[in-house]
Amino acid sequence: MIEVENLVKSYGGRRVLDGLSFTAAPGSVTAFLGPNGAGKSTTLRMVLGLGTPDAGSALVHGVPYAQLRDPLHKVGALLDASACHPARSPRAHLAWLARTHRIPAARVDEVLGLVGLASAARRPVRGFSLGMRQRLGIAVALLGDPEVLLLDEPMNGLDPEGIQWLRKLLRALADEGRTVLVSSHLMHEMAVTADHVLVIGRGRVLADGDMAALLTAGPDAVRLVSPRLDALAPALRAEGADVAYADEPDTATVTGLTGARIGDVAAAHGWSVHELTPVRPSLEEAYLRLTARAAEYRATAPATATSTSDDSRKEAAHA
Ligand SMILES: Nc1ncnc2c1ncn2[C@@H]1O[C@H](COP(=O)(O)OP(=O)(O)OP(=O)(O)O)[C@@H](O)[C@H]1O
Repeated sequence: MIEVENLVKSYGGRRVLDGLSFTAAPGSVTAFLGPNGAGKSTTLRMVLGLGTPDAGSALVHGVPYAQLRDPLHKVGALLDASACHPARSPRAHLAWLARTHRIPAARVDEVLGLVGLASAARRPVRGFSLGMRQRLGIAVALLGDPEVLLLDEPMNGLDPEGIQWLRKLLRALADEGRTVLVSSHLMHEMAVTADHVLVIGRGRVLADGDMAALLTAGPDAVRLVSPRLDALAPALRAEGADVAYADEPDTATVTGLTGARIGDVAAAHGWSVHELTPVRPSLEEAYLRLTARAAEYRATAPATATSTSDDSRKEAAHA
């Protein structure tokens, strides 16, 4: 269990954490999401006692990290995948950690196998790819068989097989009753891996709850494909629907009316409909909605991208 209560932290007079409170519970994978600079890594560092909050508390198993006995057995963390001396091999690095934390040597080979690094166990880390470094970082986190795992962007650099492996591992760890808190920018991955979601922006909680509930909280939308879309769109709007043209021809996303009602309106005019599909809101859409005003760093859209994403221009072109 991780309990963060009213955490406040400023750097150089700038408030990075602004009264952050949340709980990450055992048996769950909690996705920790937020724009660049939102304060995710800072929060994880505070939980791990790697910084002192200006106010508030961050507890693991009910106590601050510094007060944990045998911390490596209680909390496993991946903060920085390059935190290993480049001349060391994964085996040497893990063996040194094991020796200094009274962990049996056999566990080293066990975790090397678990993260898929057995064949590279004796090679110096300096020649490792980012994905291999991530795997080593995950091995370090798992070494003490901890009940709580904090992983900062663990999917970075992993190949598709590695991402799939990690997804299964995180689920299995949570299913064993462990607390798993994972920061990531990979929305699709988090949507299929996590059962709890915590979104922060500018050091404050924007959303904290069940993943499935967040995904069904958005407006019900229907994907509509019709060769008579230009006639159908105003008819649907007259019924109170919102019709947004998509990039594909004859295609729009309709909110505010059920698929059945859209079909009835089209049928009443004798207009054919080629597709009517309910659209499940994606985590990415929910996330972008939540963080629309909280993103600190956002690129300006290039002129061409702006013109293709402008619905009104598209509609004018269709008219
Ligand atoms: N030691 C520090 N000194 C000064 N500023 C810091 C320090 N650590 C973090 N910050 C600032 O705090 C803010 C939050 O950073 P943090 O790394 O926690 O964000 P994040 O949500 O993890 O972002 P990202 O998704 O980009 O990794 C940033 O503006 C960062 O520059």
